[in-house]
Amino acid sequence: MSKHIVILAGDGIGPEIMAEAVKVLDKVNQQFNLDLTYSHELLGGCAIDATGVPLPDQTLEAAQKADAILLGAVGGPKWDTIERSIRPERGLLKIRSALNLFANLRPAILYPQLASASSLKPEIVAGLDILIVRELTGGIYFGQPRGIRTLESGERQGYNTDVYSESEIRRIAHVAFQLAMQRNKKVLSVDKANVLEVTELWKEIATEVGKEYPEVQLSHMYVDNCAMQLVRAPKQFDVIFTGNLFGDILSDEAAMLTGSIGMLPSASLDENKKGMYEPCHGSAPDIAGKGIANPLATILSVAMMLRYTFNQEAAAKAIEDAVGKVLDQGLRTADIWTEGSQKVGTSQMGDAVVAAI
Ligand SMILES: NC(=O)c1ccc[n+]([C@@H]2O[C@H](COP(=O)([O-])OP(=O)(O)OC[C@H]3O[C@@H](n4cnc5c(N)ncnc54)[C@H](O)[C@@H]3O)[C@@H](O)[C@H]2O)c1
Ligand SMILES: CC(C)[C@H](C(=O)O)[C@@H](O)C(=O)O
Ligand SMILES: [Mg+2]
Repeated sequence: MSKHIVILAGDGIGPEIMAEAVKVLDKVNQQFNLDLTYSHELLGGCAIDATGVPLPDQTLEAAQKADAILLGAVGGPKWDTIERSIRPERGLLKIRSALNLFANLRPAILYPQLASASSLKPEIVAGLDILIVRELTGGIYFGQPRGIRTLESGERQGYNTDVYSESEIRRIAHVAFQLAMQRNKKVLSVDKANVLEVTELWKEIATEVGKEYPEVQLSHMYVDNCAMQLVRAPKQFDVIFTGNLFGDILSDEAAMLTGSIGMLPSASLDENKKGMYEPCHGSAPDIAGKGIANPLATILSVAMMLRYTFNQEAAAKAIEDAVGKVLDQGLRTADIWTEGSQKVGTSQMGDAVVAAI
């Protein structure tokens, strides 16, 4: 039976990188007889321009019916000053929440060919393979109350609420431990339990759930130390398990270890492994329209989709191997370019991956 993917190209470089991901999807669909169908819908700034809201009902309904969703990126300066509740980013948060995509997997893997593109010394990052498991539908991103209010003094005050219930922590903790069981059996739970009660509870539940996985070595670290350790000795980590805000920040930091944020894919999964797949980066307004964005994070997100939602390991692996091959050929977009390699644009990179599958 055919499976359906809803494609949300989004804004900025979104349509450019998505065009390459779709080329790759077309190729594996044919080569591995996957019987995948796809349709395009609007999310983010492009949806605001067309309908007035960042997540139109039509998009949400299509996403709810789909087997998986592939997203480019949303947002940009054009929509940064409109009413907050209808900004592009709110559309993204709303679709994550509406589809219950609480488990965000962000693997930071250094392709050996890119060791010299990392901002760290090659010996610090060579062989790096860590997985950030970020809670995606709770925490300070969604806590109420939130807003900007005017105090009696006339001064304005911004406020947000960081909140996690035990059940929210527990279900994402199980995801982290289960994934660790398939990897090097180490989980690092990241908190700020020395200051924030919400993360004190996080640590407590992580410890409790950890007892159900005696083979997994659990350790804890404060987020400030973790940020520092990530650039000092990142290979000490296997699975990094953390909340929504810390996970957002640490995953961008981890991205740079792999050479560029243009290399980092992600999966956002619900309880049944239905998922939305997207690069970790944003719409990169500074390079949009120039044909120079790196499409590999989106292409690697397609591989994650085939692995996690469609159980098509061979097709997923074929894409990842093809990315390795184009890097072996010395092809580099500007963000990962180093002396001696061949600089290519977005579509040349996509074509090369397709040819290598
Ligand atoms: N998931 C998403 O849709 C998502 C994620 C992050 C940011 N955003 C939005 O994107 C907009 C820009 O945010 P930002 O500038 O903070 O982050 P960004 O990730 O868009 O860009 C940060 C830097 O990385 C570079 N970069 C990002 N992706 C790249 C790629 N594929 N190839 C080469 N270089 C790349 C950009 O050129 C820029 O210099 C904002 O509106 C933000 O809200 C969206
Ligand atoms: C655009 C924004 C809402 C989003 C987030 O903070 O989750 C982005 O930074 C990401 O990492 O996917
Ligand atoms: Mg982010």
